[in-house]
This record gives sequence, C-alpha cells and structure tokens, in this order.
Amino acid sequence: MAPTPKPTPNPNQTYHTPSRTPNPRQRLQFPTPKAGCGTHNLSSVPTEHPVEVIGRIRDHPDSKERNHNPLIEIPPDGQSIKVRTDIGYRDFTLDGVSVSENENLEVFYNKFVKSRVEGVRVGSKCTIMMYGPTGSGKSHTMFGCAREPGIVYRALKDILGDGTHEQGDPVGEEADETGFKLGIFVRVAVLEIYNEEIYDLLSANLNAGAGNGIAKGNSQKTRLEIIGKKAKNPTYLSGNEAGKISREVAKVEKRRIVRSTLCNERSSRSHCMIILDVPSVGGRLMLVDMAGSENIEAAGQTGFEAKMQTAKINQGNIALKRVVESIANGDSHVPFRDSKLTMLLQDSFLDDKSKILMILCASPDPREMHKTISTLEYGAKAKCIVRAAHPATPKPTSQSNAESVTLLASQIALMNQHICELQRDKQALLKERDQALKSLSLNEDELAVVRFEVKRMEEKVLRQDNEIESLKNRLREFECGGREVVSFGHVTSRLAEMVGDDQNMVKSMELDYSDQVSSGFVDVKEVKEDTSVASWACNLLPTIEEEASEARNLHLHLLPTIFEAEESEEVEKEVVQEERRDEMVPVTEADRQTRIENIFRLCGNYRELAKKDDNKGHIQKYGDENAEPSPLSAKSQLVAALAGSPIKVKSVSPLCPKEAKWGEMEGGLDVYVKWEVSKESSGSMITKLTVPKDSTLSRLRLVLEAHFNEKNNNQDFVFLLLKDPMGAPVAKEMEAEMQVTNLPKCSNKIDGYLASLRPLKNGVHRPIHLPLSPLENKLGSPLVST
Ligand SMILES: Nc1ncnc2c1ncn2[C@@H]1O[C@H](COP(=O)(O)OP(=O)(O)OP(=O)(O)O)[C@@H](O)[C@H]1O
Repeated sequence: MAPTPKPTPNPNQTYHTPSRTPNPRQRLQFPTPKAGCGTHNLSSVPTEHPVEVIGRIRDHPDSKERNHNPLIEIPPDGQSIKVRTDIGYRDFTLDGVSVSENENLEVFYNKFVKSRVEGVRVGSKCTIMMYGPTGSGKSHTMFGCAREPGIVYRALKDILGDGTHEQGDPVGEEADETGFKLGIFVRVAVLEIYNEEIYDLLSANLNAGAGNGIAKGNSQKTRLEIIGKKAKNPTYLSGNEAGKISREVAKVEKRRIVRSTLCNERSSRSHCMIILDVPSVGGRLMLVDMAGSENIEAAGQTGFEAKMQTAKINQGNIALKRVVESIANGDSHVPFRDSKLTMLLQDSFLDDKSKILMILCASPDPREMHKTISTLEYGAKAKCIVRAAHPATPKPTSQSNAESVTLLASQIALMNQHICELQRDKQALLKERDQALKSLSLNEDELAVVRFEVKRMEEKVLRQDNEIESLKNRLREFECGGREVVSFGHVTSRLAEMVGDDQNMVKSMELDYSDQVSSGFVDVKEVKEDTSVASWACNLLPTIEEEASEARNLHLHLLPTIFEAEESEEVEKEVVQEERRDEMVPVTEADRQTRIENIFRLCGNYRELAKKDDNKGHIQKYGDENAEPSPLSAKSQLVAALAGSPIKVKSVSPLCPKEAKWGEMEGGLDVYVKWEVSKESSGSMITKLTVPKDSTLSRLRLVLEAHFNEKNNNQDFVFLLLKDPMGAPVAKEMEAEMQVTNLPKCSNKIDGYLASLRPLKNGVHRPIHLPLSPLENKLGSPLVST
C-alpha cells in the first residue's frame, strides 16, 4: 500500500499528542506522484477503502488574526489536525491535510485530486465531495475564483488534455487542443439539489435559446425526476474542448441559489453536482459542492421559508452523515433514500469501482471552531468506512472442475427428487380435488331434489289453502242463503234414497223432517229398529272419510262431499224444503258452528255411537236426564245432527256397560270420554266424568288412568283436539297447559265436553295421514308427535 504523500513540514507548526481518531481497518493511500509527469501509479491504489478524507483549512477570514494564537495545528506528518479546545487538544487523523495559506488550489489539486481525476480518464469512477460549514471555502475550492480555477475546471483540463491556464479563462485553450488530439470526449451534466428537488441547470441554459449554450441568468430551471439512483434525462454538455465546457459550467454555476447569511455573504443554499462521464472508457467523475452544514440559528435565518430552506439543506447533509455512519458501522440498511443527494450518491458508495474523496473544509477562525470540530469528527467517521475486499477468483483447475461437476450433479439429483415429490403431492391433491368436486356435485343433485320437493309441497299446500277457502265460502253462502236445510235435507234425502235402495233395509222407516227441523228436536215416529241403517251410515261415512284422506283434514274433505251431493242431485231439491224456508229459525253463527261440529262429530263419533246401538234399535236421547231411552235409529240421529237438532244426552249408560260415577263432583265440568274411531277401533264411549272447572288435560288423564286401572285396562292414549282441523293429538307434555275447556263441546245444547282418546300402541301414535309428502314427514313435521 502506497503511503500518503506527506506534506513538507512547516517549521512554524507545533506537534502534539498522537491521533485519537479511530484507525480504519484499511485506509486508502494516495499513489506516489511520479516526478515530472504529474501522473500516479493507479495500479497501486488499494480498492478496499472507498472513502478518502482530506482536510482543507481555508485562509483566516481576518488577516489580522492570522498566526495569532491559532487553535488549529497541523502536525508535520500532514495527515492529522490538532484542535485546541477548552479541555485540551483533539487530534483528527485524515488521509491528508492542506492549509490554503501554504498550498493554493493548484498545489492542493495536484497533491490530492489530480490522481483521482486521471483515474477517471482511464475508466475509474470517483466522487469528490466538498463538506463543511458555510463559509468554510467549499465553493471556493470546487470552483475557484478569478485568480485560480477550482477543482472542476482543473479536472476538465486534466481529462481533456493538459494545458496552461489563461487569465480570465478557467482553463486554457491548450487543453482543448490536447483533448482533441487525444480523442477524448466527455459528457457533463450540472444538477442542483434544492429543497429536496433536483434541477437541471444546463437545461435552463439550453432552453434559454442561447444556441451556444451560454446560460441566461433568469432562465427557469427544469426540475428532474429521479429514477432509481439517477436523475431522469438530464441535459448534457458534450464535447472534447475543456475551455468551452468549463465556460458553460462556470456560467450555469452562477445560477445556483445563494443567499446572504451571517456566515457567508453569498452562501450556497443548494447542493451542486457536476457529473462528468468519459463514455469511451466508462469513467465517471462526480463533483459535489454541498451547501453549508450550519444550523439554522448559526446561519441567522429568520422567517419560515428561510428556516425551511436551511432545514432542507440540512436534510441532505444529515442524510449523508447517516449514510456514512451506517456504512462505517456495517449496518445492514443504509438510508440512501433519506434524501435526493444520498440517492444520487448511492452508486458512489456501493459501486466497487467507485472511490470517494471527501474534502473537509474548515475555517481557522476560533469562532467557527465548534463547526470545525464537528466537520472533522464527521470526516474521521467517514474514514472508517471499509468495503469488504473481494476474494480473488480462483482459477479453475481440472480437479476443481471435476468437483464442481460432482457437486452440481448431486444437486441436480436432489432437485429431481424434490420435483418428483412435488409431482406426487400434486397428483394427490388433484385426486382429492376431483373427489371433492364429485361430492359437491352429488350434494347439489340432492339439494335440487329437495328443492323440487319443497316447491311441490308448497304448491300443494297453496292449492289446499285455496280449496279450504273456497269450501268455506261455499259453506258460508250456502248457510247464509238459508239453504242449509235444503242441503242437509238433500243429503238426508239422498241417504234415504240410498237406504231405500238397500234391499236389506226396512222400507217402512220414515222420517218426519218437518217436525225435526221445525221443532228443533228429533222426533222419531215409529221408526223400526234397523241396525242396517246404522251400519250403512257407519259404512258410508268412512267412505267419505277415505275420500277425504288425501286432504289435509277430515273437515275439509267431508264438506265437498256434502256439496257434491247437493249439486249432483238436482232432482232432490224438493219443493217441500223450499216452502219451509219461512218457517226456519234464524241461524246464528254459534248454531252454525255447532252444526258443523256436529257433522264432524257424527262422522267421527256419532256414527259409531249409532253403530254401537246395542243391537236393540234404541239409543239414548241426550239432554233429557229423566227421559226414557227412546228408540232412535242411527239414520235418525244422523239426520237430526245434520239438521242441527240438539241432541240431549244425560247419561251414557246405554252406551257404557255401567254408568261412570267415578270422578263426578258438584259444579264440575262434564266430560264425555270416548275412543277415536279408526280401522282398529269402533270409537266406543268410555265414560262420563265430572272434573273441576279449571282442570287440565293432565288432571283429566290422572282421573282416566285411575279409571282404566279400575277396569284393569292399561291402555295408553293421547287426547285429540277435535276442534283442530287435523284432530291433532295433544302432546303429553302439553296436557298440563291445556284446559279441559279446550276440548270440543258436545253441542250447544249439551253442556259437556267431548274427550276423544287415541289409543297408543307401545306408547306410539298410530300413523296418521298427513297431507305432506313422505319427504316432509322425514323432515320432521311438527304435526307428528314422536
Ligand atoms: N482558501 C480561501 N482563500 C481565500 N478566500 C477564501 C478561501 N476559502 C473561502 N474563501 C472566501 O470565503 C468566502 C466563502 O467561501 P465559500 O463560498 O467557498 O464558502 P462555502 O463553504 O461554499 O459557503 P456556503 O456553504 O455558504 O456556500 C468566499 O468569498 C470565498 O472567496
């Protein structure tokens, strides 16, 4: 590693304690300049250390104070700075230190910069940054002054050709000729970063229409976007004439935003970046003149805009500081994107071929000493940045090739095995998916069937509802028109006719309908006992019931049968009935309900009652306790019931072997208990009970079960609510909540309730016909008690 060129020791300078600045792990060294030619041995430049830090101490602003008790001392090694503070000296070791009083710009350039620039000429990449507080001489070093050109112009001259400098011209014309002779061609962009925006200073110049690229002071700048790490489409100055390019750069540089501050009369408020490419060799030189890193108070900025401006300037400086610290610390994340400046400088830090020359500008003014120290601390940190050295690429040998081939082959085998496993997994997953799809399809089919059934069921229920409504209307019209007598008489006439056709029946049986209807009581005239009539009635009604079995309930399907009888038998509309309309007693709603209930009760119960007419042709006439049992044929009872005649029942003794006295009580409710009629059961009366008025069915059950026990009959049962359209069984658990008064009344003439019991086999209801489909039954109709 070549040593950093040591400056000539100044006998006037004093030397103090050794450096306390942390030593970098690898430090860049300047190549030893070859005498005479001014070039350096670039091959000796180490590549591991990307940042080189040079201190540049400007002239003292006050010439009177020069050499008067200086706070900054430069040791003779020329690589460190000693700063005297209140608590002692602080040493900062850098890669080089230059004092402008001793070394003008030319010397400084030749000593520390020239070698880098010449490296760019042959393809290297270098970034030269001016860092320091405001007024410390950054711009002066970068651009120079009228007396001496700065780094920018000298670099252009060095790249495009060696030459001498003419007075008033940044670079001599000779440089242009040299560059032309060498065939080197450069491309230059000049950017300004102000308020975190990138402006193209050359674009303003060219858009001004100068033709020759001369900048116009008031031309508007063009803002550039940033893509990745580069400004998008900047304007370039291209050429091989250093003089022309330098002049144009000098002009556009004057367009930088400056402001007078306490620290600097013409303080740069923006960062300026000059990007010089040498396309033929891929070299790149980035020259960055940063705005002052002063704080707002020190700059004496007042007003919101000025403070914001200073804050934005500091944003770039602070971001750059963080980038340097992150890299030096070896952090995994470097905050390049914290500012536009660091975004554009990203390649400078990361590109292996790129080097950074950081020139720390400082003032010897004791009043600026804290800024000087801060700047030097920053430079010392930057010096610690180490880029990992790239391991030398071993030359492949035949042995290593064989090993590589073996290694790759094993890796390929592993990968193939992994691929096979993945393919197997894929096949399994595909199979699983197919099965799931199949199952889903089946479920969808089932769902479609269920939906179809539900739809069909709904349609059926709707039809039945319509039918019910229609029947109710017909019945209402029928009764309101006073035709009930006709209807009932019609039916009874039909019954009589049918009975008359029955050879087994006694023809002499007569019914005085007029008396029955007009008196309101069944008046039986020498009706011969005819069990065949009762049998017929019992046989006929189940037939009706069977016809209605397709309907929802017995009521709904019995009624049309009656109406059909009326419609089909027009001949039977006897005048006799018509003539007696005037004699009819007005039918109240209660009577109508009672009659309807009587009809169903007869169909379900009374017919059996007639059938069980003890084969003697006698039947107890209800309602008259003292009356002797009157012989009454089933036909007569049926007709009486159909005609709305009150049936008086006091005792069921004719129906029951023995009158039930058990359970009777004063002031209670009379309950007539019978079995439901079914194919298996004839629907016989069981008993008559008297229970308290507020008795529930559960209480009635207790009484009945006691009664059954007395009879040695353990038949289980459920109550039927005959008022319910379905004659629905009452669930046992509901019996406690249901009053006996909910049971149907025998009739409006008989003060008693009718308890119809449905026998249970093994505690299970016998199947009842439901209007719903089997599917609906499966779904659990609430009508089915399990
Ligand atoms: N080495 C020097 N010799 C003579 N004059 C100098 C030197 N350095 C700086 N100056 C003068 O000091 C003034 C401020 O310098 P300059 O503008 O370069 O500072 P700066 O660091 O760029 O400040 P800012 O950050 O505010 O732009 C200028 O007038 C400049 O000519």
